[in-house]
Amino acid sequence: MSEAVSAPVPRILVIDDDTEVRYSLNRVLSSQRYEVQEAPSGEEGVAAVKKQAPDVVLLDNRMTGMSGLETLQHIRAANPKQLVIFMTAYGTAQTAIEAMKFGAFDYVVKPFDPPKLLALVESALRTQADNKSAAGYKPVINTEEHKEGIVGASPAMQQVFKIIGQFAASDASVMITGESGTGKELVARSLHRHSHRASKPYVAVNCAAIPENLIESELFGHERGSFTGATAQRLGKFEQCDGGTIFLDEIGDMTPTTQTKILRVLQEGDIQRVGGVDTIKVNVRVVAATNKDLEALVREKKFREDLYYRLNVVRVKLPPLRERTEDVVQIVDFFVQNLAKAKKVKARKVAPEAMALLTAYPWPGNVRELENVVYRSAVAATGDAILPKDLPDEVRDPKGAASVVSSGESLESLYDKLAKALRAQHPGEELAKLQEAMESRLPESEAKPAAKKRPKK
Ligand SMILES: Nc1ncnc2c1ncn2[C@@H]1O[C@H](COP(=O)(O)OP(=O)(O)OP(=O)(O)O)[C@@H](O)[C@H]1O
Repeated sequence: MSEAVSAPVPRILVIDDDTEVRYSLNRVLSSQRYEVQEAPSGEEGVAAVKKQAPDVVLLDNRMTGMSGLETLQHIRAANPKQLVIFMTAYGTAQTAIEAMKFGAFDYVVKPFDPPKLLALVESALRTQADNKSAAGYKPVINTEEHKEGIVGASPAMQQVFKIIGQFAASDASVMITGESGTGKELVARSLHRHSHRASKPYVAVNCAAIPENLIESELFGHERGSFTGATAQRLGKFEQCDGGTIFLDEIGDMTPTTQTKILRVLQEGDIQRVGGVDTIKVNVRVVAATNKDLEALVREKKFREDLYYRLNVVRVKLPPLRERTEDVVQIVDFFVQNLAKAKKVKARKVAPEAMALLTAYPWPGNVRELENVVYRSAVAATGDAILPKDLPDEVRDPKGAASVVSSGESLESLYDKLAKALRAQHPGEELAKLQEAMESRLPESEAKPAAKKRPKK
């Protein structure tokens, strides 16, 4: 059998009981490179879909006999991948929501603007082509082999797996470093799961999330009456996870007093409850994590050097995702398969163009951001594949907003640059005028809070 050499002419089926609408749509569409078929009722439309398998269907909502929404359901039942553009003269939210819920590709409100309608048909055809290119998608991950939940083929991640394997069995303290969302907590859990402590508790504490006056009591517990509100004795996290592993996240945010107490647990293996006099023996392995430059904090005397060395016995470095882009394909596949398995989404494939965009994006929020984007895109996907159109704007247009943060530049440093540039360009201008000009470029809803609140130091 010989293959067709020229691209086939796309076939559009128009289902509408109004002869005039069919006629005008036929004219608009035929003026392009489309072959147009017509059906004057929902029933005939469904039969035409089954028989002729058109590329795109334009379907009217209000028809005598079978309604547009009913027809849509029959069409999607006959061919779940059929692309249908829903047409309605009554653009109520209800109809739009129902049409999208029943799997319409999009909807247009009559009377049509021909260029807009043609753009929509083109976008449906592009989607169809993207769906076809996704047909050859082969999963790269066997989720059964990744029960651990940590995925990555990059040399950096292989090194991480090696360290977990080497040191999980020991009681050595571990320091995990990496930007937010790189998987530090995942590594901590894995260390615990592979240790002899696995049957004992694993307790995670986010030191930055607990107010300064409560952190000590949270970690070491307190005696009744030791401070206002301490109405009963309370065991702290260290006592709660005796025999197990404690994960101290954001360790760089700890107060000096807490640092001293942690050092004591590590050196002596005992704690004292707040307001207590007894020393209590605890057997806890400490795994700490930070996204701060702890060495710099030590130099600035904000973090105890002795504690730093105690914690830093084993070091696990998780590089930002933008420095291990070869992991993106595996991680995306892992998330997509898990979502599909949990029956949370229909999508189980990723079109090559979408994967290319996902790989090119710098992921300032690292794997956590990637996970959220995959979930959101898989939910947005109308077929069985995530297509470029399902991705958020910043991923589709990496030259847009995302590139500003791709260098990992902080908001504070961006403000600095902006302020300097504004001053240099407008030396005599009043400050209030410069502020006003800046605020007017922010969306309405953000302008006011931004004017009041300055970035945190
Ligand atoms: N290599 C990976 N493979 C699969 N999932 C990952 C990987 N790394 C991170 N994740 C997922 O990304 C999310 C963020 O990971 P995690 O909470 O461990 O990051 P973190 O570095 O501790 O973040 P933070 O510093 O903000 O606390 C989690 O849902 C985690 O399951």
